[in-house]
Amino acid sequence: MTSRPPFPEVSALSIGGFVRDDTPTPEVDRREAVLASLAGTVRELVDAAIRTTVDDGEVHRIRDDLAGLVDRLRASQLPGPAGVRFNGEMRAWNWGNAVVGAANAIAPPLEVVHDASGCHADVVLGAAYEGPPGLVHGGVSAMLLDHIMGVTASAMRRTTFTGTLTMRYRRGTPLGPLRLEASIAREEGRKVFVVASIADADGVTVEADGIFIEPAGLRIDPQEQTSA
Ligand SMILES: CCCCCCCCCCCC(=O)SCCNC(=O)CCNC(=O)[C@H](O)C(C)(C)COP(=O)(O)OP(=O)(O)OC[C@H]1O[C@@H](n2cnc3c(N)ncnc32)[C@H](O)[C@@H]1OP(=O)(O)O
Repeated sequence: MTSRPPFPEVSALSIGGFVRDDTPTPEVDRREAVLASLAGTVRELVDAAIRTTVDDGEVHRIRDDLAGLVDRLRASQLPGPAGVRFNGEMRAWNWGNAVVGAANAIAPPLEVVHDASGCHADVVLGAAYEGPPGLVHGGVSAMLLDHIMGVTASAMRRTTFTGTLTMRYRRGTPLGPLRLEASIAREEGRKVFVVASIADADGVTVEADGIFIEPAGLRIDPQEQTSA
């Protein structure tokens, strides 16, 4: 088993936990595609494990096979979580992120699209996201909205963290195809006020509003941005 690290050494520069990593973009894209294909199959595995009706002996044999696969993946591991990295071209990657991480089978994953009014995402949630029977778990709805609202507040030009998030569950959100939308309502200094929703084919099921804050230590001076 080779122990060659997949990436060159990370350079020393790190801002607020965001790690500068000068891996060339084509190499990031290549590795991301490889990990995403693994995560896709693991996601299938999670759904299959929830819904399987095969007999107990077969479940035990599959468990043992999977334990062997876990050992193979453990042969070379990061010392901690995947974190958030970016290179000199501002290609960023957060492969372990709970909502969008390319390598994270727990992430649906959400594919966030920036549009004229903010962001939207179309997603299909299956059995792994169930809370009440046939419905999306309320915490999952909050997690997905939190993420798309944070991306909307960050607007590809700053980093914001969730300060306050308020949810209104108007009716149950059915598992299946859903649309998330988010937009900025207003801004006050480092505070960005964001509104968002989840809808199924019959309309909105969940509404949210939140205050996202650009931490003082991560703030990019607008003067510097315009003079650059
Ligand atoms: C690939 C790349 C992807 C990168 C992009 C990925 C986006 C992903 C988005 C995911 C979102 C998340 O899950 S983020 C993770 C969950 N959130 C967190 O862990 C945040 C934890 N909290 C913090 O770090 C901090 O408390 C902050 C940053 C929220 C605020 O700290 P601060 O910067 O020191 O704020 P401070 O100076 O005290 O206050 C500034 C102003 O904000 C107000 N303020 C302060 N805290 C709050 C608050 N919780 N709720 C409301 N308002 C608040 C103050 O009253 C003040 O208003 P005024 O006096 O000026 O009027």
